[in-house]
Amino acid sequence: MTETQDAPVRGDSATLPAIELAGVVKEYRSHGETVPAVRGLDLAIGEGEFFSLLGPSGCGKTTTMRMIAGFEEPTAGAVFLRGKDVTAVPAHRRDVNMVFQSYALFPHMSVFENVAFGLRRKGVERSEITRRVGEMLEIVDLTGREKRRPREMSGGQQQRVALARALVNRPRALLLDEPLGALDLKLRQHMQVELKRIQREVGVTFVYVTHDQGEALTMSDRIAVMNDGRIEQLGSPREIYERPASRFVAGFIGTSNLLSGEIGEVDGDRAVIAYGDGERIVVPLPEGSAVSAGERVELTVRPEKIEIGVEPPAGNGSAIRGTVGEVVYLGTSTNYNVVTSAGADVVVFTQNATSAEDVAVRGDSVWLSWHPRYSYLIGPAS
Ligand SMILES: Nc1ncnc2c1ncn2[C@@H]1O[C@H](COP(=O)(O)OP(=O)(O)OP(=O)(O)O)[C@@H](O)[C@H]1O
Repeated sequence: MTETQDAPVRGDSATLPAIELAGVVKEYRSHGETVPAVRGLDLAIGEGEFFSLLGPSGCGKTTTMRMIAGFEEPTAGAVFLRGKDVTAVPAHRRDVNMVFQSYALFPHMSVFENVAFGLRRKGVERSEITRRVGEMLEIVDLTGREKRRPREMSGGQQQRVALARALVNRPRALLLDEPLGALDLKLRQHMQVELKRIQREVGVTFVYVTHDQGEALTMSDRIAVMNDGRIEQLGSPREIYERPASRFVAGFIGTSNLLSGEIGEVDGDRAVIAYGDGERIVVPLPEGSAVSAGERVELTVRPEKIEIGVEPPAGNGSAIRGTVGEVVYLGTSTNYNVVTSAGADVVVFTQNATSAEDVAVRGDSVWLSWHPRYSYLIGPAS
């Protein structure tokens, strides 16, 4: 695929994002009705970034990807590749390649021929084709399999052929739509690590669509969490996991505990929530937050941040009481399900690093405690 030369460029191309969406809206027409798929996206993806669009089925990930590729035209807004407005440029003239879950390899061609296909079509010289295909097969760890047919290879190997076939054209960006969806769990986890390595080696911008939060956390530099055609949160895996910005993100990424209570007192950059019967939860207040005493709020805390014990904890962090329900021993960790004094279900993960003994058993009264920095206010209680 060739880069468009005729589109206007905005700004200095060295500092421009690889991909930019500005006010992008997509509505489909189906049986006389309008289906809103993307409701106004503003997004900039950096050069060489591994960027994931993550969200549940139907949230608009594939539509967004297809608009970047040029397979769908936005209803409103613009798509830029390296500062060039490509909104009206057809897919084959955009400098991006796409890899699908179904691989779409040519079954009658060898691995070598599959990878060489695009270069041959472009009329690249034979010795150059041999060199570039060889180099690519080495990167995807398939040297020596040149003569095989796709059906003689495993799913993971076929996916790597598809990757090599897309990357050999040296696209500016590679768009991957659930590329590991057809693989079993173990192979998928192996391929996640492989994909990240390959991306680092070739330095190409990857845009990755997935509904699997573990996959997005493992590979991405940044993740856009999408819900109902909008971006709910955009940030590094750590930011999104540690500081979910909404109830949706907290629930979608990993396991998270939702608690609610009434603000008792606001003390500078933190608030103390009165909980249950004289217990407390301390929450840091985000800058500019305007909560006041008496307001009911909702907050989240991750299971691995909570300590569980039978004695009241020392210190002045969050400390609430509960009763232990199910205790699940998982080898490296134990999960405790606890019902708090205010009736909320809380999950606690403890690492079994030093002790083989469970801290508490079903029916025990326990204290749950955590440092103030691990509570995140996510809005008014519903
Ligand atoms: N060609 C189409 N015609 C009408 N509606 C469509 C079309 N393609 C997608 N949609 C609708 O647009 C919305 C977004 O679809 P999209 O495929 O982008 O979601 P997704 O997040 O990629 O989902 P999945 O993970 O299931 O692939 C959905 O409501 C879907 O039903």
